[in-house]
Amino acid sequence: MQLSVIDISEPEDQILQPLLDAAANQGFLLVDGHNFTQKEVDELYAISEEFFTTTPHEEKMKYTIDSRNVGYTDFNNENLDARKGRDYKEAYNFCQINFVTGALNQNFNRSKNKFEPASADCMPAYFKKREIVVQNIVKKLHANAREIMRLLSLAMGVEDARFFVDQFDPEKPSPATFRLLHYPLIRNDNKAIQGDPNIRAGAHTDYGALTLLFQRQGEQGLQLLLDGENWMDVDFVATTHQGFAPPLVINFGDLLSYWTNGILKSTIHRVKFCPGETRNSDRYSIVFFVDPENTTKLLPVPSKLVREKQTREKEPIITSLEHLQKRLAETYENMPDSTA
Ligand SMILES: O=C(O)CCC(=O)C(=O)O
Ligand SMILES: [Fe+2]
Repeated sequence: MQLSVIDISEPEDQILQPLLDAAANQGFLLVDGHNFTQKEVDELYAISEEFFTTTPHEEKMKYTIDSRNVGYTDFNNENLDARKGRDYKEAYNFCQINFVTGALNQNFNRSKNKFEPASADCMPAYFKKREIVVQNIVKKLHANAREIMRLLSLAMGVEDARFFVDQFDPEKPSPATFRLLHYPLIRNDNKAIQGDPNIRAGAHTDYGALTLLFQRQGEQGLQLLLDGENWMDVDFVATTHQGFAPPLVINFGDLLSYWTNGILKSTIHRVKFCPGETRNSDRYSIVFFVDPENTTKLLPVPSKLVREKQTREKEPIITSLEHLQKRLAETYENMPDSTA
């Protein structure tokens, strides 16, 4: 299926309604008119590929994912769909990010809700050497996400024009995570894989507010479950802006759906590909999960549209961070607690 393409460089009055329609009906859309060049996205994919394929396993394991959501996830450690078994993929997360300075993998002082300087050894040496590239990408991703949230607030008629812009403050601690993923090509007879070997990321909804995913031709595999029954392939779509990267795939997570009383849809999706049939090489994907700052109280968004959908009355009011941690705890095994 082809998702709706919203060009955010076009005049607002032309894009707000199509944006809201896609967000409310599909929960997935493509955003063109962003400011990522093809060159910088190519460089990023090259970095990801080189990291996963040349870093010794032992070195990766020194940076195993911790309770800050920073670090390396080994094959079979993540379990997005409990009914299916472990997902055969590896990943590296950058988290605890200041989106103004670009500082990555900082230490997080939970009791003060404050970032403290990252340790010298906060990421594999491979990334340390390429830190500026990653910093520039995450700063831009956050700025694009914030712009999409601003447009969504206009589209939903949010009464306070700064509502989302303020909650997605680029300098305040948030669970926002930049993730590189590697799904190696495997054969059906590989014993390391549990469950259906072609399903590489089990059926799930995302946890946070908004997810931005780079598209690259030939990296198909993302599928959506819109009607609860039939899986639809997300087709690649090229940009209309010469020299720029393809449109970003955007989808909405559980937190934003909860926050908007379900107006914005958090759609079930998965990654499936069949070696020899749909592809003949490893698959790489690059994802940015964005959330409002940690202390944001998830009271319903102030909009008539959202109020009319009011479904929850007595539920406890939880924060952005509490919402994410609840979902992460359900997904990971073997996550050591390494923060103070
Ligand atoms: O790899 C992809 O295309 C999507 C991955 C995904 O859905 C996720 O990590 O939440
Ligand atoms: Fe996802």
